Amino acid sequence: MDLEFRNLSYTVYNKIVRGVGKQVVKGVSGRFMSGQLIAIMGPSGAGKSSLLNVISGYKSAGVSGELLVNGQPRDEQLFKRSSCYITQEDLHQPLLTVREAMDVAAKFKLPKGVKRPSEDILQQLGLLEHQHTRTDQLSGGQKKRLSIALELVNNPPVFFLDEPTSGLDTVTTVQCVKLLKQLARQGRTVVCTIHQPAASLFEIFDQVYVLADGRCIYQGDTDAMVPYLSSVGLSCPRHHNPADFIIEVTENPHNTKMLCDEILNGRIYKSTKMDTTINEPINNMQLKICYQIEDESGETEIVLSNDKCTFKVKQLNEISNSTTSLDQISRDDSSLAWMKIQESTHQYPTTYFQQFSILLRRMLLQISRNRQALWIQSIHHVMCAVLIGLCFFDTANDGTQMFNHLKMCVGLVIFFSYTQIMVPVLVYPEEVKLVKKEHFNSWYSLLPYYAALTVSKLPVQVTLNMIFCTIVFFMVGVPFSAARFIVFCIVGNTVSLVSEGLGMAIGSVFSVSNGCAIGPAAIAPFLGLAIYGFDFAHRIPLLMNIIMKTSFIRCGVVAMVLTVFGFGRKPLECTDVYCHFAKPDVLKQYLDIENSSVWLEILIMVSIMISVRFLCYMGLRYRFAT
Ligand SMILES: Nc1ncnc2c1ncn2[C@@H]1O[C@H](COP(=O)(O)OP(=O)(O)OP(=O)(O)O)[C@@H](O)[C@H]1O
Repeated sequence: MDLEFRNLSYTVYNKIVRGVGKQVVKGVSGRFMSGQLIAIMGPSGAGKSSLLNVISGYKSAGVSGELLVNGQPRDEQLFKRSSCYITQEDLHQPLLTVREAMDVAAKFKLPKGVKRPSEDILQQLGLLEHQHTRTDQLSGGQKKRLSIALELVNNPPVFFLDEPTSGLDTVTTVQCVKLLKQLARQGRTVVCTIHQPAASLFEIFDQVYVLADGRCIYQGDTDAMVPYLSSVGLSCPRHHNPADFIIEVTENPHNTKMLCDEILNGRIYKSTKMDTTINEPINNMQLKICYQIEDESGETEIVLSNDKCTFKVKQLNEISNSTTSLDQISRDDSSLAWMKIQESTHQYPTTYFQQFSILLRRMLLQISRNRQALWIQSIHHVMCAVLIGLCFFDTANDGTQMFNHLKMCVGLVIFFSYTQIMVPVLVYPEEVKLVKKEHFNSWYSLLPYYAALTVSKLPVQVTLNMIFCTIVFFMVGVPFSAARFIVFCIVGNTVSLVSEGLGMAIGSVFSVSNGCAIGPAAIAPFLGLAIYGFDFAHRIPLLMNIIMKTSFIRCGVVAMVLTVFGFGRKPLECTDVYCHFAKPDVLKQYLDIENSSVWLEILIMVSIMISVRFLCYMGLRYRFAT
């Protein structure tokens, strides 16, 4: 697939100061041909990653200009399925082996019945001997190869890689780039950003696209760069790394402007030799040859432009009849192989239900393997339950201790809230990055992911909450009745699920560092309202009263009090002369909740849980769509 972009701009907007935008890619044009390994280079902050994100479709908000595939305006959905984006960070599902990760990728990406190529790909990328190693135990280079292997499963014709060599040593870097070249030679279009490669590495690339300050200052064959720079008066010293040289010349803004003007901000392509790929581009991109010059060394420079000349290029099928080269054969085969897969599929190769089931199995497997987390959670729940139990040990029937029972109910709800809100706030931002990668690369839709995420957490969460509730219930000595015990557990679990949803919503929107602060910050108002509300409910304005009554913490506390002191609870024993609150109804009246229903409070909490989870899902959708 040949990619082209015209007058492409990308503006990022400041989320804090509204309306303030910064143009990071400034009206650039260019084209990336199939069968080529292309490097996007430039000084730090030039806009390389931004350009890659925009061309790949990874970012779409704030983008203007034309994006074409094989000369036609591209269908974003189709293009997304025919390309893959490999992020700089090698994000892999933890606690799976290489082979398991490959098999999961194959299940998502290939329709049922298609032979899974996992073993062949692992063999090809030198990972077969590590197939039983866990992904988090792989070396940097192996992780990068695994990232590529996972996307190779459905053989997409376009690969985008953001800084694939970052963090790798020199030898591994060369191996990685050679591997990318091999993929390109099989007919794919491989585009990657790279930060000042060594001279030996630079030579491996077929084409370079150099950016400075968001503008294109060179586009063309790698070999053509030095002669071209000489022709405009910027001679690269002998034995100097050309990649370093072009970045050094951008230090002078005059050079940047001159080079950008010369190359028409990417509308011109510089080439050294005349071959079929350049002379007769195998697409209908309407690239035109402006002029050809033969220099002293006998090399021919061909300058192509999109808007200066009128040369009409041939279509792929026309040329493939007349000219046949090894490159073209492999290119055709690759495209055909991909087309076969795509033709048999709709938006995703698997149904939503299949995606849900694959995701659920993967998540359950990961949860079951995460023994450390399971132990920590279990010990945490048991310890907290025993502590609360000890604080209020066997006092549930003491009429003089009524306010302590109330504190216990508040304490239980706070325990469930804080325990469940903090984990997703801290863990989810990392998970979101991985999900974004997989979702962007068309592995699965967000809906089945979200459904599987919700369901997969339930068994462990509910079991631990039940253990917690049982310990507290019996240590405190709440009179046992089946109904009271069951509703006690239901209230605990509901508060826990609302809090988890809130934590996920916060964690999916904010980064980890913000999340640390935002978690407690988000819950504090609820706590404030809950505690404030009991004493002054009748004095506060109506709106405040409504907000307070829909605080899930307050709902949880009210539901807990109604459960503990409801369900036909008899008056408490009084060891003092007079116990004002010995009758549970007196406490309920005092708290202004004598007319409340435990089921209504649970219903409000369930509604809050559904709303929060829906908001989280919509937030993720919005975030991934832009
Ligand atoms: N979301 C954003 N908000 C504000 N500025 C941004 C945003 N994204 C990118 N930028 C700015 O755009 C410019 C280009 O960023 P980009 O990451 O594309 O550069 P780069 O060439 O890839 O840099 P490096 O090689 O250092 O990774 C930088 O000045 C960066 O600060």
